Amino acid sequence: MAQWPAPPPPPPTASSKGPPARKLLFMCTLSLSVTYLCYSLMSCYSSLQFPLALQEPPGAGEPSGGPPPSPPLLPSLLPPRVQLGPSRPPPPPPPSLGALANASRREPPDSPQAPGENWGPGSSGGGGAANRDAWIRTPLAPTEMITVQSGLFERDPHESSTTDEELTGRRGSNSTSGGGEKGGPGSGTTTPDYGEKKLPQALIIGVKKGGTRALLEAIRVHPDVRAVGVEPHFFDRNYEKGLEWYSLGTILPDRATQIVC
Ligand SMILES: Nc1ncnc2c1ncn2[C@@H]1O[C@H](COP(=O)(O)OS(=O)(=O)O)[C@@H](OP(=O)(O)O)[C@H]1O
Repeated sequence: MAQWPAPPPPPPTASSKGPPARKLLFMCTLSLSVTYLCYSLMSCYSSLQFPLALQEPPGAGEPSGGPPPSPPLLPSLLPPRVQLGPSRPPPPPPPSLGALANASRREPPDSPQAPGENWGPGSSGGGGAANRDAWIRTPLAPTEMITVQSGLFERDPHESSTTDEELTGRRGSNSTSGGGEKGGPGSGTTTPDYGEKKLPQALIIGVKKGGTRALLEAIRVHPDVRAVGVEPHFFDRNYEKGLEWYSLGTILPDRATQIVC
């Protein structure tokens, strides 16, 4: 009796059993993907939870006897944390306009000052920042006029009383000598403590970079001269504001008649 030969085994399909190399490659790829996913999740978790963990007391929120907290995973690779809330220190104040101006310009020379002379740029009783601010120079017109006033002028109440007393004494001496600034009728408003507000008596006129500042500083050395520290630019920019503004020194009330324009 003839027997049929046994049928050949069916060819292996790719879905049921693949080559060992492909299977190994698939497993490696899958394990790497899972590892990368775990690292990513742990990194995100550490970066989000670590700031909160700093605010909690040690051991708070964890059951006693639990596993110790694990250190942050790869701290050097974590993105920098952004600290939020009021505990963040305030940013440093922006540099003042005077500081910026002085950074781009050379410092003005320290003009010699008479005792009690607090009107010039190097004055204000040791206020270095105020002195530097007084030297702020704005872009000038082709022509520049500097006004220097002699005599007694309006003073800022913030300034020292010692200098005010000296000014008062100086005003008295000027009045005694006949050259006082207070006796001029209609020359300006008089304040009991700070002298008069009046228009300048002298102008320094010169082109830009013509040395007008140096001349002003040289004249300022005289004890009876009061000169402005910041140029108000009255004739070229603020003329429409009128003489009242010019004489009262809208820009610098403490230098009411120290006019540089
Ligand atoms: N005596 C004397 N001799 C020669 N040069 C002098 C003198 N006095 C002031 N200077 C120079 O003048 C320049 C400043 O001029 P100003 O004060 O008019 O400057 S500004 O226009 O008011 O900004 C400034 O020049 P720069 O330094 O090139 O800006 C001063 O160095």
